[in-house]
Amino acid sequence: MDENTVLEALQQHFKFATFKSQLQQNAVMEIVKGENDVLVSMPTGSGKSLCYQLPAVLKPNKITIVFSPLLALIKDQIDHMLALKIRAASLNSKTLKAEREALLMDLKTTTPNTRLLYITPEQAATNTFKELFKNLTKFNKVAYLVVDEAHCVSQWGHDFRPDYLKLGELRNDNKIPVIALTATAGVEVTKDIVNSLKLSIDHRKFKTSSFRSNLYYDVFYQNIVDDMYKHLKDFILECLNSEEEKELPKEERSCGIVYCRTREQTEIIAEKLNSMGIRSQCYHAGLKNKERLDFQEQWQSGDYPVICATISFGMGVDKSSVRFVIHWGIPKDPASYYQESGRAGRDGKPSKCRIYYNKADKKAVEFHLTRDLGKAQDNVSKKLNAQSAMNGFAKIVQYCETVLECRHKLFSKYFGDPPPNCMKNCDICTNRKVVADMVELFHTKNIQFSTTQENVDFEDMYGGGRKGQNDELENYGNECESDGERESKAKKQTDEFIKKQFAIRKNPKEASHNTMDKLLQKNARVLSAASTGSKVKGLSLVNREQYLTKITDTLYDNYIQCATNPLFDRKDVEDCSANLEYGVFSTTTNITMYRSALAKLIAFIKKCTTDGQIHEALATHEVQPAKNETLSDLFRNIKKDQTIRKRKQDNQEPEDNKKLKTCFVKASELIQMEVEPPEDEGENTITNYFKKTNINKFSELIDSEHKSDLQKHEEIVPENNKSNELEVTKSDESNVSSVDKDVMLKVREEESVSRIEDLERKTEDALRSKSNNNCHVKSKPKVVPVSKPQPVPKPSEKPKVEGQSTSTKDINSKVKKLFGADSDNEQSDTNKYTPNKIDDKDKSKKLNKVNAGVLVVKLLNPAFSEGRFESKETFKSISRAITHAFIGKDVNDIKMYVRNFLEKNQVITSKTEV
Ligand SMILES: Nc1ncnc2c1ncn2[C@@H]1O[C@H](COP(=O)(O)OP(=O)(O)OP(=O)(O)O)[C@@H](O)[C@H]1O
Repeated sequence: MDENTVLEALQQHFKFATFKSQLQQNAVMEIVKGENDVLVSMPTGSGKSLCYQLPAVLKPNKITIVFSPLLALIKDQIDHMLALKIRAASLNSKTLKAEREALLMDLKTTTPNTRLLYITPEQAATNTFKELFKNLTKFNKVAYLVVDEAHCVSQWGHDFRPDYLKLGELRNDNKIPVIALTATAGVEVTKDIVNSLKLSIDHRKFKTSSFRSNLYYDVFYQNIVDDMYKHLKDFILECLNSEEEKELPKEERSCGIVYCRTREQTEIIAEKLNSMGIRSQCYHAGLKNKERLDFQEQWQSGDYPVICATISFGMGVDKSSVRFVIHWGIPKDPASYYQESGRAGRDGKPSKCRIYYNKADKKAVEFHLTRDLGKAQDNVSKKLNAQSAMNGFAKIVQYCETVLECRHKLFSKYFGDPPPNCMKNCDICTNRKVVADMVELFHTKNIQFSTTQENVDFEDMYGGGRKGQNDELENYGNECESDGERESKAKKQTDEFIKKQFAIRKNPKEASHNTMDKLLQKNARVLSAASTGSKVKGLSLVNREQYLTKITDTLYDNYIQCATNPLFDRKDVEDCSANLEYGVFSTTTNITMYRSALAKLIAFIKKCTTDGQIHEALATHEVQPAKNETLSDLFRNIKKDQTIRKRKQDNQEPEDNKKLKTCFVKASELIQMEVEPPEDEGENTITNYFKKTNINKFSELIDSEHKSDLQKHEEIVPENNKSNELEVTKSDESNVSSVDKDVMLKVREEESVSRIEDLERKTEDALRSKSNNNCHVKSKPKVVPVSKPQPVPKPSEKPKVEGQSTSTKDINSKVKKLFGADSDNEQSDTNKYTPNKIDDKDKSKKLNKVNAGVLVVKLLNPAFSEGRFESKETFKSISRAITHAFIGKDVNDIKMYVRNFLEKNQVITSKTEV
């Protein structure tokens, strides 16, 4: 058949003046010949469907059977064909009886009118279809066997469907040409398609580069902006160009998709965008069928320009004016990302694809992948699948967390294409420096807001693990052949990268910490950051930042629990913590002392909290007004001003100040008292140490402790915990993908946190035992340092028998008496939270309001630190709501509820239901 006839058919049946591309034309011409099997591998939106639809129309009296994975997809295709007056039908579980009978009647005739018969692979495996197929082939009525989305045949693909594997059987003893179509076949997947579908050795391949030059790719980081939703809104408005398109019909105006990881997220984001004036609809599998169809229709018709959807949305959606595809969180792997983001710019006009990345999402996906791999251990094929999913995910993590290469190269590598000539079609090729700064800030903030973890290994940030590094090096050769400038740039970068890797191999801990320290210095919160390594041997800035976070968490907890009307915000507490940390840092000379002193400090703050006392550092802390350099500074100042003004108006002295003063004064009074150390206490115990040093500030204690510190530290830290680095041996490393490494890091992180907690616990025990021992009253009252109000006995009380301990309640009541607390206060004090009791001894205890509140805050706090709460206000109101619901309930009930709540809600906003 000549080209003109084919072109005429294109115009007559499909109303297109020309072919969309030369490749489309070539593929159609080859298929029309009907001599060979054909594999068409072209990007989404390039017009693959026409490659089989036009040849099907050109084979009168014959049927083209199309295997397609989804009923929704089939429906769209059939509707489209019928609109063009091309007879198309489907045979599936949803086909109505009359329709089915009519179709079968037509297929039985010698000259059927049906041109295209769409079948799901599941249906293809049924006896009914097999029988039908046998009859059709017997009478030579099948023109082509088309396998759409052919990558589903491969376990390496992102969308493996086992029923696709059976399709190969259909071609057993017939010569019907097989046409396989895919947009996302990498090298491995292509091999699988050829083998599984039994394509002939001389099959023809039509493949374009995966590079979509009209798509601009970039990554943005949720944790580096104050208001991520506002950032999202601004980006969407920029993409939508609403003003310029006012004259266009609604359905032709720009629109976009926001892909979210969870159903809840789709609803939250749609709601947020609506509240900010962008009409948005949500879409996920949890909606009723009708709702889903309605919402999709409202988006297709342009009533709602934005749809916030899970990945269940999109297959078969053919809307050309999609100007942006946003991933709110991390995509699954390169192939999925290519396909999902490829829904933008199908009309060839410039469009944007952005990932709004965050660490919490990454961790959530990792958790599922690791669990899947664990479950698949006994099943080879599932294990292969899980491993391949992990590898794919590692690549996308590397894509988001590094600035190693052009964004489009993620896809060209996956598809085995030559490196694309991106020019300025991604953020890295447009301005690598800006992206590098952003990535740096992202990592810095993650470190600052993570819990204390000594064993952080940042190696994977630079190379995606060994595999990622190898990929880098292998690919480097390909890239430099095409572009001189890029060649030298890439070579330089690779050299630096190799050097860095060698440094890491030689001394992984030092190299990764040094690199991170340099990155951190600009944004460090600790004081005197630059002198860290030179001042305290073995200490890194990363460690200091992590400790600072831990101190801040603990001190903030202390403040929230013990101040009745708090005025300080978390930043104030952080400033105060920075002073405390600096006190320790400036008076220690080696890392062991530093760690030991900080463990004691943290344990001591916790003890203050248990005793219902505000730590002295907060009492004396002077709040510096924020500099108004950022918007959040401005808000902080305005908020504080408002609070102070309101309190003044009410003619009310800030209660927290009252309380702070009270606590401070009374503690100062106590310091004047003298105490004789119990006779049986040795020199080196923490108890003794506190008694002997009659000083106010914790940091001042450190100096006097230096001599015996090492010895004491060894009492507290188990031998095997002295090193803070878990070694990964070379052979271990070579077997570990970047995700495995991340998982290992997580384990290390948890081990490390538990080590520190262990250290704190031991110190707390020591403090507690000091409290008890202090009650071994001698002739005079004891000294209680201001910063550590110690429970002391009533002078009138009878001395106890040596070795007999005093309960915390006894001690507290004694302190109250000494402080002059009245009986009401005593009563209220029994309501105070006593973690030891609740956690360890009295789990079935019903909680009163205060205890419930404290526990809820404690349990929610890690999620708050991870930035999963929309704002501090949300954190507070959610804490309040949960607390109210659980007053009088059991500790375990709260714990279980909060755990489920956090699992269910990755992002928590004011709208999240409690
Ligand atoms: N020759 C042509 N001229 C103009 N438009 C065309 C031509 N061929 C196809 N199109 C249009 O291009 C768009 C994309 O086509 P199609 O849906 O077949 O792409 P695809 O490659 O199958 O994408 P996907 O992988 O997402 O299914 C459709 O709107 C289609 O009508």
